[in-house]
Amino acid sequence: MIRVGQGFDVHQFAQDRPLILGGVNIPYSKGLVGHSDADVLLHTITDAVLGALGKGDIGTHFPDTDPRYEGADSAELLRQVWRMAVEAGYVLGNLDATVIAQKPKMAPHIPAIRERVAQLLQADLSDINIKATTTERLGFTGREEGIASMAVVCLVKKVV
Ligand SMILES: Nc1ccn([C@@H]2O[C@H](COP(=O)(O)O)[C@@H](O)[C@H]2O)c(=O)n1
Ligand SMILES: C[C@@]1(CO)OP(=O)(O)OP(=O)(O)OC[C@H]1O
Repeated sequence: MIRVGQGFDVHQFAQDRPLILGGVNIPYSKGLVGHSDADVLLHTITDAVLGALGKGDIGTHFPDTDPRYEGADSAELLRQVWRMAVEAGYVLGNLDATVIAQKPKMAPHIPAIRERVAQLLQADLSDINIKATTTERLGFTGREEGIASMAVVCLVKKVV
């Protein structure tokens, strides 16, 4: 059996915040604001997995009104959601995600992000694709006000 899910998220830039994308610290002059560590890429992947499972979204499971998730490591949130997928009998088919950012240049960081995401999803590197695009200076990402991200996940379960 195959199930697919998609995720989309946006976080705003602010000074004096670390930039964490896909569980990797990216050296940059500003970072993203959120209740958690604001890892917009891991949030989209988490939402995509939840979507494939038919289990709502990240805010339902980890509300931003709950102090337990203040400053949360988004990798830990994804790990918890991935455990739900494994317990339901799924493995990752493949993941395809896009980071939408005018800056920073993502290309040098993609290999480390792929490794980290593959580790979190207990998946082969070849099943993880991470892309980046600018919006040609258009819109809020083009004005460098924030970063958006989207992801599609395919989960596979052997039916016996
Ligand atoms: N933050 C980004 C954005 C883009 N890239 C890479 O550059 C390529 C061209 O981007 P366009 O938005 O001009 O199409 C894109 O395909 C990425 O490889 C990047 O590394 N970081
Ligand atoms: C991750 C959570 C919880 O700390 O907070 P944020 O970092 O604000 O992220 P968002 O994608 O807005 O919503 C999910 C949240 O409930």
